[in-house]
Amino acid sequence: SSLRLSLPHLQLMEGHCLDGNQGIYKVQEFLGNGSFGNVVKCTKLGSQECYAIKIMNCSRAGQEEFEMMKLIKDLDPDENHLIKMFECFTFHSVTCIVYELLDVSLFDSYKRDSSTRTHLCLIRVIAQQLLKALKALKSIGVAHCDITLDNIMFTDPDSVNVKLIDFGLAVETKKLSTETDIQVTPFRAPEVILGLPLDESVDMWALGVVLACVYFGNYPFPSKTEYETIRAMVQIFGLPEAEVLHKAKNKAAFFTRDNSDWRLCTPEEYTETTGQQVEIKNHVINLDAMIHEHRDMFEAHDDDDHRAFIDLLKNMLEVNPQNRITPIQALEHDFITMKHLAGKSKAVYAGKAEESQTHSSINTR
Ligand SMILES: Nc1ncnc2c1ncn2[C@@H]1O[C@H](COP(=O)(O)OP(=O)(O)OP(=O)(O)O)[C@@H](O)[C@H]1O
Repeated sequence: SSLRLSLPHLQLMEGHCLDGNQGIYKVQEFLGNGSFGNVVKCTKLGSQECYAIKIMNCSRAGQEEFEMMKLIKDLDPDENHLIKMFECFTFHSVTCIVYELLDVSLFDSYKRDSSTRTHLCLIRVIAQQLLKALKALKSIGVAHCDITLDNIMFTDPDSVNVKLIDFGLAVETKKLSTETDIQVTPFRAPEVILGLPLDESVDMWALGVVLACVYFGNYPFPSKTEYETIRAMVQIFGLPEAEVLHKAKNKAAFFTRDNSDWRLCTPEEYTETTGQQVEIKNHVINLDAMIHEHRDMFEAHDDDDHRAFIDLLKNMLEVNPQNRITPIQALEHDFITMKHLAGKSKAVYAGKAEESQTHSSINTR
């Protein structure tokens, strides 16, 4: 797509050059934009190499993203499925961050055909890669805080290799407090909505929502209002434990007590407390029933594999963050290790699962 970027200090068009510290970058095309910046594809003069340069709207946000990238720079970006940064420079007072060029986001890849369900063998590969990313971030005490379908990108069109991008909202876990306003709906964890202490397990919740999306072809929780989200969570997983409700600073908006028993507020009660109107759409998924849709959709199907996936998903979407599965535990889960696919009767399916580690062809019937 053609490019014409107008920032206060910088007018940019295709063919213009950006002077970096490690080379001069020639602008080729516009790749995308977000709330913090515009991303352009560039080639480095004198080489064939292509890069994605994020041109920040605001230098403070640019510095914060750069500082965070420096914090994670010792983590191997390829092993850990994190975007690779090459350099950061200021050009005409605008902060530019040079990243590796990636292909499409999970969001754009699913937008093409929203009815698409993804085969479990592909979901496994994506899940394993992103769990490695979460494990690496947790090991250095960093929470991404903005895991969405947009912020996960495939590295190239021919293989299943994803990377986590956009560390603009990432924080050191120790700096997260109950009041920190993080994550976007519909990826926001219940502890953020309910006002509970926060840590990096917010990312595990968001990853659970991402995997649920690619499995169902839709968001698992409605999110027009936070009430709808909490209501769906209660319908799927039951009322949060008393211990969770006890600590939740924002519980009064969502829950009330009849005698000594907690219950979900009615939509009318929620509107009365918050002033927000609620529209109940009743779009609540039944995790266990999804197995039938997948069974009809793909030739290669294994019920045990589905049960393993749903079990992992329920552990990732555990409402109480203290009981939520950790990245290390999730990487040891049967769905990832494929322990449940051992044995002769599973050999054909297990073979397809192995194949999908390198090819993306299993998505088609
Ligand atoms: N490395 C990359 N390679 C190719 N395209 C990219 C790359 N990084 C980002 N993009 C594209 O640019 C878009 C915006 O990037 P990014 O999410 O980093 O910006 P942002 O301003 O922080 O966005 P947000 O509003 O989601 O916080 C992405 O959705 C993607 O389409």
